Amino acid sequence: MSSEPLSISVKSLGKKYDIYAQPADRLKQMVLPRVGRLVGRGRRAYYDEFWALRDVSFEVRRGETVGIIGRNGSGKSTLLQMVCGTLHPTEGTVSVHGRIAALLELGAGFNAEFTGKENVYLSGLLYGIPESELRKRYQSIVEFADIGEFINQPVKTYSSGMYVRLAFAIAAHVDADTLVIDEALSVGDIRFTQKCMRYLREFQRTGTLLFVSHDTSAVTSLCSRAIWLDSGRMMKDGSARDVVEYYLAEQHAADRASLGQTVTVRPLASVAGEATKNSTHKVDAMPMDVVDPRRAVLNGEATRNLVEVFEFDTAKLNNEFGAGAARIIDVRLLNDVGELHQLTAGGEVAELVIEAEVIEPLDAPIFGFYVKDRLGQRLFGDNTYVSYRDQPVHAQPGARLRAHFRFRLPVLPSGDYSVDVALATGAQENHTQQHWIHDALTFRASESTMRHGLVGIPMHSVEIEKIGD
Ligand SMILES: Nc1ncnc2c1ncn2[C@@H]1O[C@H](COP(=O)(O)OP(=O)(O)OP(=O)(O)O)[C@@H](O)[C@H]1O
Repeated sequence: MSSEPLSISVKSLGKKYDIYAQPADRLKQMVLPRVGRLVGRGRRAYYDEFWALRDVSFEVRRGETVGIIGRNGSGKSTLLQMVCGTLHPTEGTVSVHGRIAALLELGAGFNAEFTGKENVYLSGLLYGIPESELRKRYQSIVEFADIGEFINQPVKTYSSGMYVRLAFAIAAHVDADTLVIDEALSVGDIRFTQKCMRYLREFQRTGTLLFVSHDTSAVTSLCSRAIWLDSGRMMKDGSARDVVEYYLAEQHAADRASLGQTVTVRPLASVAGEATKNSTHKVDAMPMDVVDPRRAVLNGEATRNLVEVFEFDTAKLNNEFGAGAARIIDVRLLNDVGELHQLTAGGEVAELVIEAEVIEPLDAPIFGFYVKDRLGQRLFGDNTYVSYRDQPVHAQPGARLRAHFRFRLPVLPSGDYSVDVALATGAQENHTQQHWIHDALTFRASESTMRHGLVGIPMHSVEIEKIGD
């Protein structure tokens, strides 16, 4: 058990709703029992009781990130609302230590008639930040939200994306001890989501995070612990990986059961463990360049993966840093004949080109990149260090340097991706970043045949061997 102080304590929490079959029953319920009491008759209820959440207890310690998972209607939002104090429990207690900031469903928290600016001040004051302090932070909030002139428009004119931008920007500036986030990250575009993920990963070092998502990979990537709710009950509380695996195994079994098939629920981890134990298969050394023999089929009309590549655009860059001895001025993804990749299927050869201009004399530059998923999880990346360690490049101001990385693209599951690029100097273990650009390029993969895992790798061969019969 962690020795950190408690952030959230939930004890035997429950929320009951009275469900009326028709509006008239609500009126009857209000009036008739009183009449009944007056004439000395027993009570009759005109509603059904429905427990959206019942008997839920857990504790969260400072610095923990806890994911809440469960299918639609399982009680996740009800739980979060009670933790945030916007919904009153029917039974049980919630205690929260320190300041809590929440990004719950769209529309909550803002006054629709007020401008973005007015809402910044209103929300800030509600969070207990003095007006003088809000004035100091206002510019930084506006820069984080990055919604341009809309900051001076009433929020009722906002798109859902703008709404989340402003709500997140405020939550990130109120010195919260605990942040509660309900699916908000699914709304923004990739660059904004990446900005939020960078903020959240930093926040996690000291703050407590409660995070609701249907995206189980987001939960395993971000959370150390998860709680699974089903029909308002707590099914499991444990390590995020274990809980997500049980949840997915159960969902899979439920889906199969609805098709009339019986399945034993077993988390994937135990199955994978057994497979490794029993495996005696020897993998031969692979040739360097693997072309998936199924490529023609995978790239056929109906099954083709579509990956749209968005161009490097300096106007869209939202986060860069570095000592400044060189500046990255262009980033391109080319296909195997050197043309700009606008649409890829994955599995083909690509070339990432990073071009920089030298501003001060440069010794031993190292170019590098990372490809990240929507959650900022690094899928793969590389740099030029090892190739140039023994023959470092030197360049004078005014020169241009261009790095080329040729590789076979993996097949990407549907979703948004981005590429960080960087130019550093020094050695791998001790270097200075001269220019780092977050999300220099973005991709969108759609209609992917890849359903599981972070990336699909081109298969050298795929076979079923039949032994005896
Ligand atoms: N005001 C209400 N009156 C009656 N029932 C309600 C009310 N609010 C929520 N419920 C019910 O409570 C249950 C839990 O709802 P909740 O919104 O907490 O689920 P959820 O897990 O957040 O779902 P989702 O993933 O779809 O957002 C649902 O069956 C919902 O219909």
